[in-house]
Amino acid sequence: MSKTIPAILVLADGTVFKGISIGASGHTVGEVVFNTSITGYQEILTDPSYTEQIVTLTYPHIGNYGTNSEDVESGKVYAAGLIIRDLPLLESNFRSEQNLSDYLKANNVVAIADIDTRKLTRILREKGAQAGCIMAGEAVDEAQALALSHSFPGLAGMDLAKVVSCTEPYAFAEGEWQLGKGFGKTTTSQFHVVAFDYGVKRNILRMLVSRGCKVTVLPAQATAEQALAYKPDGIFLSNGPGDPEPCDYAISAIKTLVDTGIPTFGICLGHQLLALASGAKTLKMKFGHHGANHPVQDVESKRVYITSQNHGFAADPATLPANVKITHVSLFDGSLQGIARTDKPAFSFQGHPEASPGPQEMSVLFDRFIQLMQERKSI
Ligand SMILES: NC(=O)CC[C@H](N)C(=O)O
Repeated sequence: MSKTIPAILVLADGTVFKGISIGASGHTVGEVVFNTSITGYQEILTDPSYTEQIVTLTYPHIGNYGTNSEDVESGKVYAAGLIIRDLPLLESNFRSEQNLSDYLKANNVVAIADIDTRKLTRILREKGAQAGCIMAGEAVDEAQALALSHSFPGLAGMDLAKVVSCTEPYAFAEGEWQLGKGFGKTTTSQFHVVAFDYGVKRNILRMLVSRGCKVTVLPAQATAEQALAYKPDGIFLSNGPGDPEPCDYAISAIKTLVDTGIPTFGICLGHQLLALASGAKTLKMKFGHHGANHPVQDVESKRVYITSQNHGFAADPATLPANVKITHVSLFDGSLQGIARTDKPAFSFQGHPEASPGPQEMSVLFDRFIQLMQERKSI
């Protein structure tokens, strides 16, 4: 067996965890959050919404099924680092192309294993998400790692959507992945959807394509006029990293677009931006929601859905104007999970109906978006 390389995780509150390096050598700093998903580590690492965040996975065995080139949600790893309990000695899956440790090294991700992730998660739950530093290599230095974690400014006020967004418009034409078939091909498109890329996950775009949408992706800072030039049937507002509040460019474009009456659907950051554009406010949560097993209730039907979640900010229900109704709430903490405008065909969801990873039962929201476009077309 090859020699183990030491690594430490030092939280801003001074807690030190000693473990081993399973990724690149060096150090990384970010907001430490915990995710309770059992599978989907590759989708999590490549989700742009995790920019500037170090993810700890509460499930103890991570890496069991290796990594491959298909299960990615973007073109690279965005998470600032990875913390796990135990990396299995051997990965095993017919789709695996590379083990997790080699994948992390190849993608220059600093990562630590063999630490007590239950203790870490209890600290994050009690004190809230906080900054941390992983240092990996022969010369780990606790004092330096603590100073580095103190240098992290925090996510509040950070406008990251425009940093991770694409720079040029592009067409996305790949459908959902199916076992034995791979990614679906575009057949005929009934609707043209313009999707704002604030850090979009690919499976969202795939689910739109699979439902008969021609998808044009626009940079986060594209204006309403640029979007309208495509004569879209629908506007999609993507997920993305950072604080929604400073994204004034997006908020003003969304205001104009929603007013046109074109059906609009937002997910996660896109949901928070729709809330802001409608006059509500957002807040930073204590430790957020990150996982694939969160119960959310549809307030009208009372039906409970098990959902995928990844957010640290939320729209504040106390600030919703009269033309915004609450459609979904979290059954973990009562926080706001979905809204709909009562005066326009615009709605949004705080969790991840595209799953990836996670349960797929919230995919009904994509069908609702299609239905809104269908209704407007047939007027
Ligand atoms: N997944 C997302 O879109 C996250 C939205 C936002 N960055 C938050 O943390 O709440």
